[in-house]
Amino acid sequence: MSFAVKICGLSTRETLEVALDAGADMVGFVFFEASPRHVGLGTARELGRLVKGRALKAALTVDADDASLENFIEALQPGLLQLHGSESVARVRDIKQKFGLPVMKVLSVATAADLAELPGYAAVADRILFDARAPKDATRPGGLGVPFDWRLLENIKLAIPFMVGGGLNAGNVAEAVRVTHANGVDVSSGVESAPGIKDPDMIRAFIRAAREAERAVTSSRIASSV
Ligand SMILES: O=C(O)c1ccccc1N[C@@H]1O[C@H](COP(=O)(O)O)[C@@H](O)[C@H]1O
Repeated sequence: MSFAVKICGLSTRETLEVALDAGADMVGFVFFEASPRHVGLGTARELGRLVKGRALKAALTVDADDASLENFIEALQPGLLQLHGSESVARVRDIKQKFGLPVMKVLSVATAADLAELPGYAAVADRILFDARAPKDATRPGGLGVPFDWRLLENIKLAIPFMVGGGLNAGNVAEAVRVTHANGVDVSSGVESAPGIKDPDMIRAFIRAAREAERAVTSSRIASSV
């Protein structure tokens, strides 16, 4: 499984170009009005066109209904739907069938008990993203810049790829990959100077650090197999 670096919450042409030039594999666009990274349909359409096959476009949605999903998909033309709400296993299956797009289900993690639902989701989703569980009074279920205890994923074995997110930045991404053996990493706050304001240098530094982490994990796998 190849390793994917995802920069999420992009909302300007400039920072999208920086992420693409720096080699992001996935770029995420947030369709959630309470988020400082929310993009309207017009912006999503404009930014989506700029990607031109240089990365996979992810539409981040939170418990969206079918009509909203239809609008987001029509505007962005995503290659992946990121379901970041409390969508049930049945709803994930239903969305996949209705819209015919690969789906990444987000599992919010605070304790080992949060992994109980993993087998059900792994059976229907194409990819899993483990993110930190947001506090009960949070205004959004993610994008809060807070990590979880990555050791909870130490022994995870999945037949589908999984990413880790939540509070990642250029300084801690290597450790997150080393501990979890994730097939990818996802960042939003960790490449921002303020909520919703992406920083070009932080985006470049994050992608560089994630690539180094990928190389380190690959070399250690090769070393332990000989
Ligand atoms: O970014 C948001 O505002 C957001 C809103 C609603 C759901 C998820 C959101 N972001 C996602 O959360 C994770 C972790 O973000 P961070 O790096 O801790 O800021 C990431 O996958 C974002 O895509």
